[in-house]
Amino acid sequence: MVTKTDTINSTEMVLRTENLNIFYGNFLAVQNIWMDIAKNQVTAFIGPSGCGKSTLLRCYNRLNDLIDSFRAEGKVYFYDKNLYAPDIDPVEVRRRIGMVFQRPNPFPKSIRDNIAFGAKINGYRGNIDELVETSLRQAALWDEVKDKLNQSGLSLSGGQQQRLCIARAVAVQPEVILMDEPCSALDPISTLRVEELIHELKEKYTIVIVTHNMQQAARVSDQTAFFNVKTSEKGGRTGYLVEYAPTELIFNDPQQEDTKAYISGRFG
Ligand SMILES: Nc1ncnc2c1ncn2[C@@H]1O[C@H](COP(=O)(O)OP(=O)(O)OP(=O)(O)O)[C@@H](O)[C@H]1O
Repeated sequence: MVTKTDTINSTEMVLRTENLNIFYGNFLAVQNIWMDIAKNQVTAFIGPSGCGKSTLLRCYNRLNDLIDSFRAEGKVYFYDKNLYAPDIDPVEVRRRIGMVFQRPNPFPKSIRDNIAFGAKINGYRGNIDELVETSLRQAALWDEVKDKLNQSGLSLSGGQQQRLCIARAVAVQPEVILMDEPCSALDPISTLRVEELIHELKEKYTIVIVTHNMQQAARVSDQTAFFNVKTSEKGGRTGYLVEYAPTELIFNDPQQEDTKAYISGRFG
């Protein structure tokens, strides 16, 4: 039997939060998160709407900094670096910890330039054609687009656009890829392609995925974190971590009543 301790402790940790509280203005959106994310694994965040899955995800690459009212208390470590320390450059953080969003959002540029653009901005000095090919191959898209690299990225289907966004993310050679409901705008076949891709990508990258689809979490992830939301003293709805364990345990032998209720569809 797999135990939480065996699986999580035997692996190197890439991201770690310590007593993380996340605010929007005075509103405490997410409370007291202590959590380690393991290298070369897929970690899924599940839980009802508003429990703070996306808010927490965006803390890992400082994307919340772009929201004026955002404030974090506590620590977020990337290996041994505190990501919110004053000497940390958020642009470099976002290069090393990339992101794929819910809706595919290619640049209104050619397929080739979608890959080349970010790499050039990040100072890539190698052969761009090779980078374009390697990145598209890693995103399982090369065979479908190799003859039309100069066409607009927006001319692709939704599923292809999402894989182009994944290719764009891997082109800057990140270590972690954050995915915020990456399949929610895709049809079932495109969803399956992206899920297969996630499996392949974890050989090279650490992946954290927010998903509303529990079957998807069960299919793609190694670890699952279940979050819930409670009404705080001030009346706001605050998210918190209920249970975090290997996916197999969360779905087959959850320890918390709320997790049992959620995965059996009794709420959320
Ligand atoms: N930019 C923002 N400004 C103020 N409050 C926000 C902002 N973004 C999110 N919130 C609030 O923070 C809480 C957590 O939201 P978040 O989107 O992280 O939850 P979620 O679990 O990802 O939800 P969903 O599953 O519906 O996407 C919610 O109460 C939400 O209204």
